[in-house]
Amino acid sequence: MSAAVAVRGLRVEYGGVRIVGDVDLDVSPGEWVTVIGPNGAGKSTLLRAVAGLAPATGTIALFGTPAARLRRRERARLVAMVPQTPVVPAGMRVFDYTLLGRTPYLPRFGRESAGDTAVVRDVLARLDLPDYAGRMLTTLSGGELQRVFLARALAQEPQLLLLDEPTSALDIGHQQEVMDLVDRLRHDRGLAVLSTMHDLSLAGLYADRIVLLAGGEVAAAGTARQVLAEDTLTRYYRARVRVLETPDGPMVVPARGS
Ligand SMILES: Nc1ncnc2c1ncn2[C@@H]1O[C@H](COP(=O)(O)OP(=O)(O)OP(=O)(O)O)[C@@H](O)[C@H]1O
Repeated sequence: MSAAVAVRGLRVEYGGVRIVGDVDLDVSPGEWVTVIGPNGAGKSTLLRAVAGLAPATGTIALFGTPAARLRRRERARLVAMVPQTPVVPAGMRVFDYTLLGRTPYLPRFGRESAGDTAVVRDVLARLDLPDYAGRMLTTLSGGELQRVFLARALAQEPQLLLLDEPTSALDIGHQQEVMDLVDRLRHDRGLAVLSTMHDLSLAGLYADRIVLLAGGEVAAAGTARQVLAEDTLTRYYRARVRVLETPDGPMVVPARGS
């Protein structure tokens, strides 16, 4: 089976400055890979490059096809991305915004079908948002808005989901709800997930593999137990941390200085 995404020698430069350099990365269908790393490491840039939103050299293959050969519409049926800070269109309601996720499926110059609206209602229900369908985006709280951004991406019914800090605005209950939902989709439908996260414990709870990016390069990769080690985190984050071993895996907590 082809990888959902296979990245080889990926490089992104802005103004002659290398932001991401020579990264190789594979995510299989049904697999969840989370990219961690300090601020400015290049995590968002890497995801944006996979989504076709950042100028990259090297190769990116999506489900066995070079991404450059896919038309926009084909690519949008395969890959959906939730950016860290999406644009909030003014004057738009939650339902219509989520319906934008169905755009790659609509006939040219055609309208959405009953099937499209059913997908939107289902996604809003799964994300605890059914009562928000008629609300203007601009009236939502940060956490509600973050779930609506995910709703739009899920309405796209992608086979590869790119999530840039998907839980940063969520309370712990909604964090678990969102993570559990994505987890179920990858188990039930073989959805491949590539995410970035600053919450290292949460990253370790859900990811099959963790990739630590530093200075645009892969500094470490492996299971949560392999990557979330005190010496590795101290070195790359310049942070004092303790890694506590629990039945659910390693939990990373900050430690006070002496
Ligand atoms: N369009 C751009 N033009 C110039 N520099 C950019 C551009 N986009 C990103 N950068 C720079 O590239 C570096 C990596 O940015 P990126 O957003 O990928 O980091 P990140 O690892 O996601 O960081 P954070 O954890 O803070 O979100 C940063 O130094 C950023 O300032």
